[in-house]
Amino acid sequence: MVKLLRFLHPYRFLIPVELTMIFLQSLANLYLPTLMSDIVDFGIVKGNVPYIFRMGTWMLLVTVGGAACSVLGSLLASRISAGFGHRLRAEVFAHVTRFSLQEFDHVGTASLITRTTNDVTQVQQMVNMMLRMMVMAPLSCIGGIIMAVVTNAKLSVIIVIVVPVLAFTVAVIFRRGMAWFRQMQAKIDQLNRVLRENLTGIRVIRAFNRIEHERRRFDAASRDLTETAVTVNKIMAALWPVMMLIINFATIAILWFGAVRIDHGAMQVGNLMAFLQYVMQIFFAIMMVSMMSFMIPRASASAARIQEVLALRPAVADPPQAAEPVPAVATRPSAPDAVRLAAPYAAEVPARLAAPHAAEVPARHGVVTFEGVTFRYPGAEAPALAGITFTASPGEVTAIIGSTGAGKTTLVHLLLRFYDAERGSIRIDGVDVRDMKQADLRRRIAYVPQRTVLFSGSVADNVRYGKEDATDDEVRAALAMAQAIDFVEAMEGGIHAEVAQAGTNLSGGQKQRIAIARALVRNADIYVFDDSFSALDYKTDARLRQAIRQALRGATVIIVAQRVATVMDADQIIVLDEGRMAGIGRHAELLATCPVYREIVASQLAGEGIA
Ligand SMILES: Nc1ncnc2c1ncn2[C@@H]1O[C@H](COP(=O)(O)OP(=O)(O)OP(=O)(O)O)[C@@H](O)[C@H]1O
Repeated sequence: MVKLLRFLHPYRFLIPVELTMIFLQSLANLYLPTLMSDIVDFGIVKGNVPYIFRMGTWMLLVTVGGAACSVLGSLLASRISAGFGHRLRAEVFAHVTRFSLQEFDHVGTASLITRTTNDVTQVQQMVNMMLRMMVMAPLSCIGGIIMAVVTNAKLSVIIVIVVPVLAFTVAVIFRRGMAWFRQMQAKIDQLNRVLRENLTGIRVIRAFNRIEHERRRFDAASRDLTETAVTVNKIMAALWPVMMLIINFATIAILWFGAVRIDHGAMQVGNLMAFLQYVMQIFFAIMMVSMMSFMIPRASASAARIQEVLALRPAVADPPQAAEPVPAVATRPSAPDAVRLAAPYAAEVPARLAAPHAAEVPARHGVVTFEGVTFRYPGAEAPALAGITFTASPGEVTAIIGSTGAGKTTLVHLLLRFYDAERGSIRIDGVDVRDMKQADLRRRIAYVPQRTVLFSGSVADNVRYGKEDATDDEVRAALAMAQAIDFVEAMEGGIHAEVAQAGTNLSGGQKQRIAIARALVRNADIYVFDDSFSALDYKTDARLRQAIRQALRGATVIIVAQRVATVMDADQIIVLDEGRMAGIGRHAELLATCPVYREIVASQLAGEGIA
């Protein structure tokens, strides 16, 4: 919790103003009982009406002043705590964006959402409470004790007995609450996880008639959270009656002994009234502390969860001395083929799309070398990839094929440095990817992920995600290349048609083609398509590959696929089997030499005369 207070730094000048307001308000509260006591003892008892008016007016002024300070203090506390929450949320979010996939796997997306929202709110509320109470509670308590002793020292013995009892009760409940609050945040995580799966998987849930099952799962998570919340509230609920009982006993004792003292002439009525008010202020301060103790366990559990995220260092980090970034490829000459392919949008076809000619490409740009690469997911026993060695050259299409779970996506993720290899090295143009800045590395790669992700906005916005300053014609050219222009132009608004959140108004194949256009619009050295043609029909798949072959001539193209038809014409095919390379070569070679490849071919293309 304390570590997070650094986010209050911008308010270092406002906080003293706020604390001063609360200080003045507390002073007013302490002064009022004395004024009242004087009015009773010197005004009412002695029948001194002018004194009552004079002191009454003064009392009114002190009250109004105290109220004004209270309002201003509360407003400032709200402003400071809201600003604190905003800064903390922004920092957590910014930190999370630097995470490698390893940290995402470790914390979990649902938990990261809870930590950025609910947990931050808990801490923010605690800060607000602290700003208002950290001056008021001790001042009311200590000031109240001093004033009570000054008013009547002997009667103050009651305070000496009652305050430790109250403080002990609060401490006991505080200790018990902490563990339960920690559990409560974990259960909110669980509920969020179930909710998220339900909302994102609604189609599958409906198709498999699992609504009832999911409802039960949600109910179970919700009930679990409710039970914990009830236990927490039971503990906290016990606090109030116990405290009220102690306070009421103390009040009776004060009135009893006070009356006796008045009877003996050792105390005045006004004094007793003031004394009672001071004692109430002391108790009120303790109650405020106990209210904070209600919030502290929860807020510190939340703070610990936030701190855990902030303390996580990304497993993938930029080197202190990064290799010089390779200049962009925009200077490459163009070839007429690609322009023709992108027609009639050729006017502003980007240099990359305008197909550099392999022979004119400056010294082997974009050579990808894997050398003895082994990788294991954290906690996994077997490596997902072992001893992977190959070179993907510019001007060539390198295909990666293998059954599900063979490690194809993992290989691509290592090239993009979403994870770091355990052994071996991955180099681009001879430079280890770990020696490059991540931004420089990724600038050189255009990537189409296996699971299409589109953002809300227009089709053009989504394509421009690949190249911010792409003109409309460049966007159209990329869409044409991705075999997407026909359906995009048919949409209302053409390239400016809106894509709904997560692309729900598009078919799987349409989304995939927009994602391909997003990569094609980029001026990159290396193009990676991770199973990106799976949702396309064979004809579109073939047309698209032909377009890519011509347009990306000179670039290094890596195509991950499950279909043999997609990889058959590649310059080299890498066959993966349970994380190992089972073969490498052209289609015909592999048919002759690689049993795993033959098996894949046989299972897919039997009887179609592929050999
Ligand atoms: N984030 C992860 N954490 C732990 N293990 C993982 C993770 N991602 C993948 N794996 C495991 O690593 C292995 C390789 O997975 P990968 O996704 O690379 O396979 P793939 O060949 O791309 O499969 P597919 O064709 O089905 O997409 C699998 O056994 C998988 O269970």
